[in-house]
Amino acid sequence: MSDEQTRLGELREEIDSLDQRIMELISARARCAQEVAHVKTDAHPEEDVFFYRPEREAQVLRRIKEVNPGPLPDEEMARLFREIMSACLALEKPMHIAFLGPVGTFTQAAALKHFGHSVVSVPLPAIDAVFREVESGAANYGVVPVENSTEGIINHTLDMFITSPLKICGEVQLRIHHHLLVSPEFQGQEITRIYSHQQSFAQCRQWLDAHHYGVERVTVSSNAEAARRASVEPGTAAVAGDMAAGLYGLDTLAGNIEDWPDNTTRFLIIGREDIPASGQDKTSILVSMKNEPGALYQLLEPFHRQGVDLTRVETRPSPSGTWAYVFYIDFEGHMDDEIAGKVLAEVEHDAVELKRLGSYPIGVL
Ligand SMILES: C=C(O[C@@H]1C=C(C(=O)O)C=C[C@H]1O)C(=O)O
Repeated sequence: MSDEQTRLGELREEIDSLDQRIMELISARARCAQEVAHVKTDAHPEEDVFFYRPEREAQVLRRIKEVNPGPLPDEEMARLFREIMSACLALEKPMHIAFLGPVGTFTQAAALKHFGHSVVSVPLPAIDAVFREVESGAANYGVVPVENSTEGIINHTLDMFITSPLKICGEVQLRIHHHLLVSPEFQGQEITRIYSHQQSFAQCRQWLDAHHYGVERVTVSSNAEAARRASVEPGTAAVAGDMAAGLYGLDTLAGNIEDWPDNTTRFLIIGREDIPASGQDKTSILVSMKNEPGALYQLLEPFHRQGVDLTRVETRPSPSGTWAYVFYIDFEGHMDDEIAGKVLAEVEHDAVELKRLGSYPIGVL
């Protein structure tokens, strides 16, 4: 045997024995999580106890990133632990997560990034259908897109909160990479039509103008639908992401064609309960003010005075006409924090209406 082969043999033996230990440790961890579930059930025998604790999971993932010794990057290590927690939790009962479908969309990728792969993910055809599924209790949580760094806010999601009783329980950001995809069957044929979702076309406009100027662009309901059509129609291509490409077996003609390299979409996790503080949280509120000069100033002044960081302020026209403006505000901190509590009390005093949409851990992954 050569020196190389001897050394490789030794290393593989070491890997096998490490894998054995990792497996034993993961199993011990899973038993611990099961025990947590039993403790909770024993303490509240009359209730339908819910085991998922988003604030605790955020703390676990943050800690993993802090103490990770390398060489794996922090993100990668956290992703592995995300899956371990997901599998441990599913031992009790896999959660049902509704998302804006169909299967293969970026929203599904966001749902799996946030909850891990051991959940049942349920595709629904529209944002309001995702809200209804969670409101009715058919799904534990829902995942909907709320803003894209290139294209801005998704108004339909924000407007749902005006009437929905649901809470925001979390957020997740996803780097969005688009590719020009074709079926391997039709590779080499001239492309006469490109399918995509309107948002994705907007995020790749300059690239498409530069490389496929004049080719017909047909807007469809999702990237996954675009990929499906490109998989069956000769002479067509789709602009979509990895999940849709994998789902329909498409080849990448050109990768990462988004105009802005840091193209990111933020998604919200919607649910029915309030989330306790995790230590690094964000709060979302919806406020309506009287239509009078200085209303926005009056609304924002307490945040400034108390030194609370605003992360987003959006203005929407009132749907009912009775509210002159509706402001969506995100700020850092949990609504149970003393300072946030003070600010909210002041805002409530001046506002026509204040709706607390939720406090939730700042996205970790
Ligand atoms: C184990 C618990 O329950 C669940 C499982 C967790 C885990 O595997 O680390 C973390 C939070 C909960 O979603 C807990 O409450 O600590």
